[in-house]
Amino acid sequence: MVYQFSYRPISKKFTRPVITNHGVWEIRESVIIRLVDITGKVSWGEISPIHWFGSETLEQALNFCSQLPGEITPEIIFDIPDKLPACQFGFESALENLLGKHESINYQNLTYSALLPAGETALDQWKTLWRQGYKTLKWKIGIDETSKEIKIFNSLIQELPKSAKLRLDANGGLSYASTKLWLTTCENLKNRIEFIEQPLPVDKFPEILELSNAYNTKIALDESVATLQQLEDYYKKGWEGIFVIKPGIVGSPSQLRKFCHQHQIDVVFSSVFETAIGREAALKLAAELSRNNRAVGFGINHFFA
Ligand SMILES: O=C(O)CCC(=O)C1=CC=C[C@@H](O)[C@@H]1C(=O)O
Ligand SMILES: [Mg+2]
Repeated sequence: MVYQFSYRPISKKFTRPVITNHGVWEIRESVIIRLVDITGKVSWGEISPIHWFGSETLEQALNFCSQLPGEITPEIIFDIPDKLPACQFGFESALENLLGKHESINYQNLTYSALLPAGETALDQWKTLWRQGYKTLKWKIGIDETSKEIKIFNSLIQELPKSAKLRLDANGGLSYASTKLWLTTCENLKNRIEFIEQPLPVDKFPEILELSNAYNTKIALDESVATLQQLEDYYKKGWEGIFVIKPGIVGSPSQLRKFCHQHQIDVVFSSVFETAIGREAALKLAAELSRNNRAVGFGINHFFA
């Protein structure tokens, strides 16, 4: 089989910049690819790298696309190297759509988590999201001083309905001491705090493992397991906590399905702030592979108010 291939870079400004320990992210740049089969059927895919998470850069993705011929085959798609995980996702999703594979997967019953703005603004925003029906909210920490963030957190916990679940995502921005402080702060809040995401940097796994065994609040790895190779590596290292999977940058969907069907791991699916094209492909994977019914981190649309 041969498919007509074309692509174009897009960039979209976030309604509100995404502020994390990695910095301030204002514009989402991606590559939209198009495949057309011999019957004229058209299918779209999205390549949305996050290089500071360990995927390829946008430039590497564009270079890969630019060296492809105008007609490509499934062999070319399945030969995309592991160092281009966002390309693997974009091309394989487009091919699956074209072949009508996994079309029947119903992702209408997923529950969603919404991202609160970082800092004090969270105190103003949570009510709007609660009214929109979100019962799980994620708040970025590790940006300001821990004492300041815990002060805001205590107000947030006071105000939030008891049935709300809160996720705290540090993007690797905490120290060992501040991670312990956060875990101690959350200790008696039972399951109101669903997990603390990537508290320490990727190179601090022994400390993360030690802390995950010392406190009740669960820890989720995100940046540590951004690609399929890292996912497999941490599974082999014995990680029994939560794995955050960002389908848009983890790599090949077929390889991800194989891994998740082989191993009973506790997963949370997470957005890479993709457009509707990548989002649909990612949500289908989330619906197919989510086992613990954890809310998927694809809540609010970050491009429109
Ligand atoms: O997972 C979610 O709830 C929403 C997506 C999200 O938080 C992120 C997407 C992409 C990069 C990061 O800024 C951030 C994360 O660290 O999980
Ligand atoms: Mg994260």
